Amino acid sequence: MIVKVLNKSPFPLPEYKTPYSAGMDLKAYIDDAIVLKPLDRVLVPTGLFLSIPKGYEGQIRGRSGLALKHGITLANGIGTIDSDYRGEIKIILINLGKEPFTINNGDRIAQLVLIKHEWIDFDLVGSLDETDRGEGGFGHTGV
Ligand SMILES: O=c1ccn([C@H]2C[C@H](O)[C@@H](COP(=O)(O)OP(=O)(O)OP(=O)(O)O)O2)c(=O)[nH]1
Ligand SMILES: [Mg+2]
Repeated sequence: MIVKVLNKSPFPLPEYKTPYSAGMDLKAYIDDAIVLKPLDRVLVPTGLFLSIPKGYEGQIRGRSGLALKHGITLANGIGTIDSDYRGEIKIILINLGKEPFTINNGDRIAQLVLIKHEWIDFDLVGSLDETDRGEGGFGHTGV
């Protein structure tokens, strides 16, 4: 699938690092290094602007190495890039670690995955079909 991209950063376009990688790493495009203190969050620009085909969304996901080693993750869980969004892709990082973490220009701070999605119409009803599970959830089958 082809995705149109504007690249206002000096970095090459993101790429898949292995033949079957689902995500492309995204780099911070910042003038000055950012020191992110524990529990602080920051909006980090990438210099990238996308035009995602209709029926797809971009997902911004964290990088497991940063999360495991430094507690650096996304404050919004998974970022949603709507296909009609034409602004800059930005990444909302939060430091859940115990030490300040420095983000330098060009650091790979998150990854982008393209996902197909549906649009739904609601059918407003008075009751739902029955299932064995019913309303059971949140651990009702045990731990
Ligand atoms: O991690 C993110 C999440 C969102 N966005 C951009 C693309 C997305 O299409 C737009 C809006 O995101 P979202 O719908 O998650 O935010 P909102 O708070 O609902 O803002 P809006 O009212 O603009 O939809 O912001 C990013 O660049 N990075
Ligand atoms: Mg929104």
